[in-house]
Amino acid sequence: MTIKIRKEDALAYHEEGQPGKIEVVPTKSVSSQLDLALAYSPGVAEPCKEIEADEENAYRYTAKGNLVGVISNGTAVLGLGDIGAQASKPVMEGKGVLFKKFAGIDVFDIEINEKDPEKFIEIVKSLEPTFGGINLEDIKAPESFLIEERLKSEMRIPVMHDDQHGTAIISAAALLNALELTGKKIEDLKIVVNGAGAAAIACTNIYISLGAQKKNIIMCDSKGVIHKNRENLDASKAQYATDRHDLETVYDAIAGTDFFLGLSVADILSTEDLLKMNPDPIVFALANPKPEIDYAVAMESRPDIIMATGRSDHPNQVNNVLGFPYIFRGALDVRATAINEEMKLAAVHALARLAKEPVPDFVSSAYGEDKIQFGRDYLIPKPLDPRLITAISPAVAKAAIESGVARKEIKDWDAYNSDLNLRIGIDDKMMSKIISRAKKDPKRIVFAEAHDLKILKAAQILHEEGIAKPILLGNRKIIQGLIEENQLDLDEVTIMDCFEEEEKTKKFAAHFYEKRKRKGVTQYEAQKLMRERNYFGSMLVEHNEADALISGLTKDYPKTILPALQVIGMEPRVQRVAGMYIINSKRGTYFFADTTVNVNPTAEELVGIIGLTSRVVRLFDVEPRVAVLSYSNFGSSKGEIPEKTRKAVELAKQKYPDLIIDGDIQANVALDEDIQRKNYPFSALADKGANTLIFPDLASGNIAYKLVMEIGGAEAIGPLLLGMRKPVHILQLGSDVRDIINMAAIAVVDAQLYSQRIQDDRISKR
Ligand SMILES: NC(=O)C1=CN([C@@H]2O[C@H](COP(=O)(O)OP(=O)(O)OC[C@H]3O[C@@H](n4cnc5c(N)ncnc54)[C@H](OP(=O)(O)O)[C@@H]3O)[C@@H](O)[C@H]2O)C=CC1
Ligand SMILES: CC(=O)C(=O)O
Ligand SMILES: [Mg+2]
Repeated sequence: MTIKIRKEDALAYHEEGQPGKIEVVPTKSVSSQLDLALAYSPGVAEPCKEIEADEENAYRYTAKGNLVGVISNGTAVLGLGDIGAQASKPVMEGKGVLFKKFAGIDVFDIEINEKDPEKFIEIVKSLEPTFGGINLEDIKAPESFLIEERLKSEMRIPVMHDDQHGTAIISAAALLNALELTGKKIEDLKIVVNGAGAAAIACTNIYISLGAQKKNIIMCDSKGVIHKNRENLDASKAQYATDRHDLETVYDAIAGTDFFLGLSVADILSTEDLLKMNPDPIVFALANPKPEIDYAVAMESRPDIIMATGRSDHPNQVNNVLGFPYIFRGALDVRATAINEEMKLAAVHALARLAKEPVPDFVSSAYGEDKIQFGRDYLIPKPLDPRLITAISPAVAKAAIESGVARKEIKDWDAYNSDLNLRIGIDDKMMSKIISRAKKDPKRIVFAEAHDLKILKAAQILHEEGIAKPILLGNRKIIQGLIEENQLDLDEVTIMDCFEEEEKTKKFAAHFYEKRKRKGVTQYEAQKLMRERNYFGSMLVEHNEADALISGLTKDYPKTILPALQVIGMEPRVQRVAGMYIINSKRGTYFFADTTVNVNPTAEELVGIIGLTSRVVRLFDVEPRVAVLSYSNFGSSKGEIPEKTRKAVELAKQKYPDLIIDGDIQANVALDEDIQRKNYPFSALADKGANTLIFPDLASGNIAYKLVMEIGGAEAIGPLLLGMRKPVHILQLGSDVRDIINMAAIAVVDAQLYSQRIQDDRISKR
């Protein structure tokens, strides 16, 4: 699926909130006088002395072992060229984000105002005490070769110039798989390389080590084909210079070749050039951000082409993001002194192998595809594939051990694999899974507050990414004004204005009057209410003209929920609706309920909340372990809340005999199985602490989730409204665009499940 990236969105992404993309977060508590004395003077002197006695102790007492320096002088930033160290910072911060997100590695990005290679080498060398590894980035050739070689030989931590070797590894994996698909042999491959810089030379070197023949390679730079007799040829280019004087430019050289590798600049080739290539041509146009030939143009040029670019918005993204996080992860974990050829080739083969394994559904749908499988459009794994870390890092770590550059052994590889999975966190995966599930069958979501810019921005993303089919309800003029003013692309999204929908409002008013005429509603009032967006939106869902309603961004909760309750109502046999938050914290994922609706539920009502909540938790493929919270543990105090929660647990155990549930219990005890094993070994949660927390009343639930967000830094997704007859979800006042997208994805999944339930009911009634 192609995603359009607008300049203003890219700038806003970087500017909003705290500018930039990264921050430093302490890993130890610094809250008390004692903490301060340990973290800083005088306590900090102790690890200093240990490290002075043995430098290896730096790995024990500091962040060094998990810290990589992403270092650039800004001389070859993407394909933008020499834009300077300062301007390169967004790219380097971006690399930092990817290191962290994909491999749990921390990064300091360092942009150095120094073009002189010798001085640059001295500066980087002097940083050795800080880092466990150095990722050189966007430094132009030929200086980058000298810089990398010298730093590799003069530093004792792994150094890798990512534009060289990251790119070489990924493109080699893609090439091996493209050869397998076309039946071509690397030894016979006629190759033209456009670009003779850091990336191009390193890629060509690795192809040679995989069997490609120098005699079959023509390399071009900005001056055209590199000939042997060219003056002032540096060594890196000289090794690939040719004496084919009949070829002047890349346009001559491309004729009769099997493989074009572009690591140069945008828009070099045209259809005509591709038509000159041999059957089943392999074209890797890898210049960023724009490739040497536009993807669509290349694909249209001939049906037998295998095409890759460096971009994430086309199939076959050959980009070093598939490599550097995992290569450094493997190298750091065995404390490797280098990233050597063996480790690089291990990464190539691990990547190539992974592409041939079945792709999990949630990876396919993350890219808006039904099914992704090995083939011309899927040569290498996708960057969002969470299996990359366990495929590449152990392969790299093993190669480091076998080739003798590791200073630390890994003995239990299964445990290592589990650690790697933990590093990338299950939390984001939960939301990715929901989004993937939504994309499989996007539903119509009516937004009752489309006059709000945040809703429009979210709707654009939901539509573009195929997560939902938004219906924007509101004043058409205002909505269109906002769309124009903010240059949003919502041409294909339905806008609906209740004031223009005479027939619908009549129909809905009649329906509403019938429903509530004995509850004091007159025909006139019904007609008037249907001009209100929350009523009209609820009616769209009730009449199957939309699959779910989202509202609440601009009105408080009770005002938003009332129309939905009056129009749609609750599920049969449900006495009370309830609100649940999914809490993503550093410790893991938790479910909190009721956080939004029931002020002081009775024990019986708590049982209802427990039933609704545990059903939804299971929908997220999580087995609920329910704690009914109190300020007491198993009868340790008397009082309304301990007694109510205890009774609720008793009743819930009878009603749901298979449910893992206990209480009354305090929050910290519920979450800590060790405390329970020691003090309350009979607890149903003593084996594994709770993941689903049921609060005794609205005040405690609401206060708790706000505190974990504000103080604990957790992310709260929700509130999911539980127990409605049809999908309705109420946003928190002032939610941001990401919250709205998450909520819409949940609403889509909810709507999918609703239609499944309806189908099942129909079948069982037949
Ligand atoms: N997809 C990916 O993962 C990656 C992509 N890249 C992309 O590769 C490109 C090069 O990066 P990098 O090697 O680091 O940069 P370098 O500055 O080291 O090299 C750039 C090379 O491109 C050549 N070049 C410039 N203009 C032309 C032209 N019109 N025709 C042929 N060659 C030309 C230069 O020629 P000369 O030597 O004559 O100056 C030089 O050899 C960038 O677009 C970058 O974004 C880089 C790394 C990873
Ligand atoms: C991807 C990358 O590192 C580059 O284009 O420079
Ligand atoms: Mg780069």
